Amino acid sequence: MAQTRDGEAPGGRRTVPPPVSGAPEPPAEAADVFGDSLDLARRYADLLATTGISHGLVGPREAPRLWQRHLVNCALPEAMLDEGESVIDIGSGAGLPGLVLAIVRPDLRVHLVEPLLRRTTWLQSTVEALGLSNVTVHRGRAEEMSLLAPVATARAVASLDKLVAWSFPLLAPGGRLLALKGEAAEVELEQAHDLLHRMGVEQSAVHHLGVGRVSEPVRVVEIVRPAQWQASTPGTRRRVDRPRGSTKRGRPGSRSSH
Ligand SMILES: C[S@@+](CC[C@H](N)C(=O)[O-])C[C@H]1O[C@@H](n2cnc3c(N)ncnc32)[C@H](O)[C@@H]1O
Repeated sequence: MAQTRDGEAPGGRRTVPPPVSGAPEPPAEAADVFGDSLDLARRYADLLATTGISHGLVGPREAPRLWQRHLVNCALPEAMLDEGESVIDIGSGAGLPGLVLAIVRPDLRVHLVEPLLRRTTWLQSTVEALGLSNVTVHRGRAEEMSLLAPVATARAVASLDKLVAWSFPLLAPGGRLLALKGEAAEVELEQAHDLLHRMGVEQSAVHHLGVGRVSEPVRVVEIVRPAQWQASTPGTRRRVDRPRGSTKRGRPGSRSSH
């Protein structure tokens, strides 16, 4: 039905645009994964389902599966992060996985890297709305960033070879790229074998997280930046955290761990 600019339909009857509804109720697995952070995760899910959709950061078809496919899935890699670690999330989009990791692990310091202004504006307002003091939003491409941290994450951003090229300059020696991938994770890692070999990479693995615990487990490709690796055009990097120190968690040596 046609309506006037202020929403009044011909004939004087006022039409109200349909409300943008919030996120669905979190499934039981979300309570298990988020624990004490569940309320904050719910507020983030509501923002994704409302302004995230209306601002075009999230497709409307994602709303019913926000929890399983996005929030729970992106929270699982927290098990691979040390206490107080800094994380650079490359290509955050609507904050996935970086914002989720910051929610589930308040001890982390998370840097969201995203080139698109519309997205960084939404991310900044979301960080403020959620009162997250452990998140910094950076606008720009990963290749242009002057940051240094022990961990970089990425989901649905680029192929492994690009992610390696973008993340290694941001990683301290021994730092880790954690790329959240789909079912082709093992194949992608295999395809990147020659490049990784040329770059001197000795440690890489695919981790299957959440198997038997959640409905949509995640595969994380872990690639360790070799100590010897040299950027071809070294720049001045701003360290955002200590490199991984002597209190390392054990790192699986196998190519695939569950
Ligand atoms: C398909 S979206 C994925 C967003 C989010 N990681 C997710 O899983 O929903 C890819 C994001 O990567 C960003 N991006 C593309 N190239 C990039 C680069 N060189 N450095 C950092 N971010 C980049 C895009 O702007 C976009 O927000």
